[in-house]
Amino acid sequence: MTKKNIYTLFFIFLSTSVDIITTSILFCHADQLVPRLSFDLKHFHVTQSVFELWVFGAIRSCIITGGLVGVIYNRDLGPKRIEKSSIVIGVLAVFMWAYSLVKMLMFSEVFADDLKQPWFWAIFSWSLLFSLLFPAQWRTLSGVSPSGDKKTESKSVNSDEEPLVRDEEANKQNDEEKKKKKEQKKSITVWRLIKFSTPDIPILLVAFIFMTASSTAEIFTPWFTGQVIQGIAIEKSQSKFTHAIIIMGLLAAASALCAGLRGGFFKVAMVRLNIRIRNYLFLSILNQEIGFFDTTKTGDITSRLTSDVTTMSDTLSLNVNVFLRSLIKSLGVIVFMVRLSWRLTVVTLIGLPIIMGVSSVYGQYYKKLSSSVQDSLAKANEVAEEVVSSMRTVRSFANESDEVKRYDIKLQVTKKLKMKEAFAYAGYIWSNELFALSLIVATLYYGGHLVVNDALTGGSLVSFILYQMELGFALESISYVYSGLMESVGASEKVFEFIDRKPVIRHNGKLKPATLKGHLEFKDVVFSYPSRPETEVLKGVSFKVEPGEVVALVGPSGGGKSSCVNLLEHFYETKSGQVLLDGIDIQQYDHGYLHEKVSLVGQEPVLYARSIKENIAYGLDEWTIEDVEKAAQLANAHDFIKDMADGYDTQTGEKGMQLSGGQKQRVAIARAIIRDPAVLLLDEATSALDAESEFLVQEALYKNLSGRSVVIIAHRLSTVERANRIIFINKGEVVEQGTHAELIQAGKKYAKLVQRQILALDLGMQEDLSSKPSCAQITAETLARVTTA
Ligand SMILES: Nc1ncnc2c1ncn2[C@@H]1O[C@H](COP(=O)(O)OP(=O)(O)OP(=O)(O)O)[C@@H](O)[C@H]1O
Repeated sequence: MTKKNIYTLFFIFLSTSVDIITTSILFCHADQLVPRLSFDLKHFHVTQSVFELWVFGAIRSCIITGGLVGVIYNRDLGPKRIEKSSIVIGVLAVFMWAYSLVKMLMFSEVFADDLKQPWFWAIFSWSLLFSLLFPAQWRTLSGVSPSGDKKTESKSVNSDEEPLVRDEEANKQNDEEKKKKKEQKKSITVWRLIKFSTPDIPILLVAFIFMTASSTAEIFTPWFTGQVIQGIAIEKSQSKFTHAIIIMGLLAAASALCAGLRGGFFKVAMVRLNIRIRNYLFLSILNQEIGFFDTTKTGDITSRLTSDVTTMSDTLSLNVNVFLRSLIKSLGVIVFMVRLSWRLTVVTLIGLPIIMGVSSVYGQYYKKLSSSVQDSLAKANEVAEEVVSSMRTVRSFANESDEVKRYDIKLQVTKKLKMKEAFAYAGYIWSNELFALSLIVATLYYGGHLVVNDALTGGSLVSFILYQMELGFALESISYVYSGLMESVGASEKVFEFIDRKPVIRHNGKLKPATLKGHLEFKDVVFSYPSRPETEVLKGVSFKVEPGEVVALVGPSGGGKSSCVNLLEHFYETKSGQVLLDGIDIQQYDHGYLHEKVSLVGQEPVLYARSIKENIAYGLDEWTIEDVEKAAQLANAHDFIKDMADGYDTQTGEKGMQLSGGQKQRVAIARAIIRDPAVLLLDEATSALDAESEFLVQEALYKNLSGRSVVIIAHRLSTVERANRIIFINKGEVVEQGTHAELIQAGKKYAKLVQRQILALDLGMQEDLSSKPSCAQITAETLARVTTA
């Protein structure tokens, strides 16, 4: 048995022993101090003996001891049985609680003169206290977990069913541990939410002051209502009820004013919390490595940024507000109730646990039922989805009626569960209303009795009943707060999951050399994407790019070309090997510096919904329109931009939708070269341009980017052949490299690729050769060169 279990069992044993010993001592004292009573059972009288309280103590101790023995001797099934019987224990505890209170009331009437006897109060208080602790002790027993040594004990028993039972038990134990961890996580989340609100403490304090003021003012209303009725109906005093009404009016005005201010200040605090958390979350998301975005759905990210943050702050604000308000009101109301009549307060305390117990049992049952309803609805939806998405098949087999039946069978299950839910609801309303009504009747009956015996005024009875109702509302609100808070905690957990996520790639390199030559090197790089760690996309790739060199990466689709570019951009980390820039590992460079010196134009460049000039200057702190125009000229974009009505102020639309593919690419090239990078990466950057435009862009780039390293990925021969060096990558490996002529001469993979492309282009152009003379010209030239080579 684990140490924790031993301590728990010992503690329960100790507490139940204290219960019976103290009850016995108090019982003896009470009997001595009230000598008219005898605990001789022969003379037992319900209003004249506290013998039952001793019996309650004995019952509690026997049950707990029985539970203890059960758990010790059967540590696998014992706690489970204890849990199952917790409702019975709860009912028993409520009965003991209610009986002790009723008895206390009876005694207070019969022995009105002996009310100051300490032992008399002590035995009632003790009985009430342990009636409350009794279910808690029982619950603790159910939490005793079967320890590891049980497994070794049961191994000696050679039964076929035994391993199954043990597996089941182990699973349940795991579930329980998970549940416990979840609970712990919840409390940590609540604590973190509070910590996040620390900067708003002054605002929250002001809100709290107004809340206390408005709730206090509200608490007085039933008191003055009673005074008004006392003045009108009982004392028939004009001045008394006018006075009471004036005070009530003033209190109502003060309460309304404070309530408005309370709501306003709370809202301000929550808006601040919402914005703070949103900013934290957005920052954390933007700091994540690119691999995170490969595996996380955009919808998931945006829903955390929008609905989860809103649920988190709004539900939190509403529930904290309701909880504190109801708590203050409940405490104030109880003080007034006790002051008005402690006896009637006791009557209320008899009824409340019963009503709360019924609500809690019903709540658990309803929750189970609702989740079954959800499951059954999900199954029905699965059928509907399957059928609707394969409508052609259903129609072609004329199977509509069977599918309708299949759907209906699933819906019938939902219907049955819903019916159960409806009956459960009816039962709940019935029992709740009945208990609430019984409480009012009991209060009226007993209150009437007190009024008749001049122990209470009529006005106070009215006030008391109003307070009782207020207490009911306040406690009901508090009971809803828990589920609301849990909703907020659930949303917060999702938000904190992203806030806490540490990016796998840290952009915390510090290096910012004054000059960067642009020497690139891949040193035996092995790489796989985080979403598919088992597939090696690059298998020991090594190559170099000297400053001023234009290197083209070519090869079949999926070979790993773009992956090389991704590594050069430090989007991912290598599995092994190094990517070096000027001989230094790329990780060591400062994030901002690296992306200023290494510019990328991707396969599908994304523009933002702003003007063309703002798109070109994206991410720059300082720029002039001359810089923008110069970059646009280099990218062969200036002419088409000038032709547009708004020129450089033309809006590009969402993701640049209002521009053609080729225009978008040229704007993206301008965006890359405005930074005057030392390394330019062009990944299919001109694929959407016609051959002539591409030629012009390249001409401009080659002329103006001399001295910089350029890595080009392209499938078009016309783009590749001008490169100083061509690296052929296939299946994650560098297969060959050299100049165009060298590789053609070698007659290997590259040469074959070129031949196939020329053949395909040639065939395709038979039809429209005349319409695209420049393209034809380029192809013809290339063909001639290849043939000569
Ligand atoms: N984000 C990603 N997550 C997982 N696998 C990826 C990812 N991007 C690419 N891959 C895989 O990596 C391999 C190499 O892809 P890469 O994009 O580098 O090829 P490529 O040579 O540039 O191809 P293409 O010429 O078609 O652009 C492919 O098998 C591809 O499926």
